[in-house]
Amino acid sequence: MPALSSQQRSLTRFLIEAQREGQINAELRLLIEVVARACKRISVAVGKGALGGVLGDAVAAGGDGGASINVQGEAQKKLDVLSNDILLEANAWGGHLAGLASEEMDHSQPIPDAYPRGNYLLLFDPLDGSSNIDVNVSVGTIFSVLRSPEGVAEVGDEHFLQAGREQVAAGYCIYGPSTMLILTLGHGTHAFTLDREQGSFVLTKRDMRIPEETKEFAINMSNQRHWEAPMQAYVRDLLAGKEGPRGKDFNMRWIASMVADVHRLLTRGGIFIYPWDRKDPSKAGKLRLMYEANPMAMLVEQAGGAATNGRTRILDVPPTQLHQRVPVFLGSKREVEEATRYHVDHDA
Ligand SMILES: O=P(O)(O)OC[C@H]1O[C@](O)(COP(=O)(O)O)[C@@H](O)[C@@H]1O
Ligand SMILES: [Mg+2]
Ligand SMILES: [Mg+2]
Repeated sequence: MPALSSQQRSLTRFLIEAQREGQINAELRLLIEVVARACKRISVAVGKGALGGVLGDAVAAGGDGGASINVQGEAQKKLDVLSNDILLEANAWGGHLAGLASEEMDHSQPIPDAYPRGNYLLLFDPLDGSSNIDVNVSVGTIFSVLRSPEGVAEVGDEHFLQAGREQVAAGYCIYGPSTMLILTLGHGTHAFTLDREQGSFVLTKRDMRIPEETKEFAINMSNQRHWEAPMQAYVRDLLAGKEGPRGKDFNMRWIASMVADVHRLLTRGGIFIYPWDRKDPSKAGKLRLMYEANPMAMLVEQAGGAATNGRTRILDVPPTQLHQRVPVFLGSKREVEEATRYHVDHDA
């Protein structure tokens, strides 16, 4: 197998150069390396599919054989649990974290006393799009990195409740036909592809740019009857096409894995929407602010796109709970502004 050519830049080299340029310190570099290594392990598990015995629902521990339910009230897949364990184990002992929080855990976890503690907090959705696992459609891991507040002996949930604009890094790994890591350190959004033979992520696109305009939208249309008025009006005008007020035909794509839908719009533009709906009015949306919306919003903004909750910038939404939900509108800048305008005008 040919070795990595000098033209190619591994993730390791990219991070060392980012450190030399003062974008990150050694601790943050280690953190990203560790997360990337954990994602490689998850990629192997996902890739084995039925041969690895990893498909299907996780069974509740010590129960009657029923499905294991997470804090979101959703049945956990075996791969949700396995991916969570891989990320926890990989990040426990490196000395780069003060604590971790995950979609699959009720509360955050401080790094145990037995290990050195670092200055960062890591939040993750260990496996996004898990309803797609059993049908062999792309899934992914989403992560967000925050600074741990100074002078805190042991971090708790409250220390994670920082607005998205405070993130120092964010990314996702998509397990598709190829495995890719999409990363921002606050200086652009960059894509790395896993070279499976070499076992290393290779930089394949520096500075991804989302086209400002689009003709493609992604939304779960089956919820239409539950949407609020401005959302109904916005999609009605998209569907009206050339003859409608927007004056152009739109195409629709919906994979139902946020990582895959966002990866498409980072690659060729588009708008991804998961709005608030009346199905369960107690929930502010389906997607979670801290480990889904915030990291995706940072990646999208760093690629020249925009991200709002229909009214305000996602990265400015004040968090009040670890598993807080939020409506999500993100992607091509002009289109997100247009969708947001429908809501703001309606409120006015
Ligand atoms: O099929 P639905 O209910 O519209 O939900 C799809 C959305 O739910 C999610 O699967 C939620 O993420 P998890 O799989 O991590 O819970 C998103 O990836 C996706 O956009
Ligand atoms: Mg998810
Ligand atoms: Mg998940």
